[in-house]
Amino acid sequence: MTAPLLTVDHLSFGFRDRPLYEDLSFTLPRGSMTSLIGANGVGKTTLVRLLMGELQPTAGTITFTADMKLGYVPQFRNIDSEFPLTIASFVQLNQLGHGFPWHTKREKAALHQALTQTHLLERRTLAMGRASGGEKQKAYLAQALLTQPNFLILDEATASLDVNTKEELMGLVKELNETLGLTVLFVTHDLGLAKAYTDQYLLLTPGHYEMRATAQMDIATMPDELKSGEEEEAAH
Ligand SMILES: Nc1ncnc2c1ncn2[C@@H]1O[C@H](COP(=O)(O)OP(=O)(O)OP(=O)(O)O)[C@@H](O)[C@H]1O
Repeated sequence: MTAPLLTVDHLSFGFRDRPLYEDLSFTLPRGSMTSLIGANGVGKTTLVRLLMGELQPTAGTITFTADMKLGYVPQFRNIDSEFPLTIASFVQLNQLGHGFPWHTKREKAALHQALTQTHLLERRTLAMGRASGGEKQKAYLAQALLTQPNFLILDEATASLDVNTKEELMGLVKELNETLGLTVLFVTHDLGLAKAYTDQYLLLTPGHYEMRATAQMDIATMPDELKSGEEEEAAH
């Protein structure tokens, strides 16, 4: 059996006056899709920051396989309608790090691939400011895919999108998971999306955690704050 992409073993962490997790252990098998769910303030973002190496555990270990390559998709934030760059230029923004004001053949090929994977190829010349919310969020996803990661963290990436757009984005992520074997960690408040699109879930509640297959998720017994399934509502 291949090693899990991520192994978290007996992890403890807290801020000075606020313990967040004690003895947290779980794995993310390669090619799995996992939801990280929990009410506001329970420590989801902090766990992501620990996984990204921004914070150090007070006890326990976080171990990735040597080939792990991370892509990160943030929560959707609207972009001003005047924003002039095209979808293609926006996706490529982080690539101009080599000192030349032009893109290499390899970078162009990577862009083409990321736009194809996110179904944005035909929309690539559209100004980001004029793109729909779903297209903008797919452009963030394409940015994350540009370096060909094998692990994707979606950090409340569907919050503030409308219901159809959430479903479309998750359908696309599922497709990437199946075709590329991407391992996905989906941080969310939305139990419906977690159940529909991911294989397992890590539920954080104050002082406890639960890691289970989503097939075993019983929404009725979930903490009340999560039952409404509400993420921040679409505001555009
Ligand atoms: N740098 C920090 N110093 C002290 N306390 C912090 C710091 N960052 C977060 N916290 C606290 O730790 C707790 C967990 O925060 P975190 O942002 O991880 O929660 P969350 O589950 O991601 O919440 P949300 O769903 O609202 O994003 C909160 O009480 C928060 O106020």
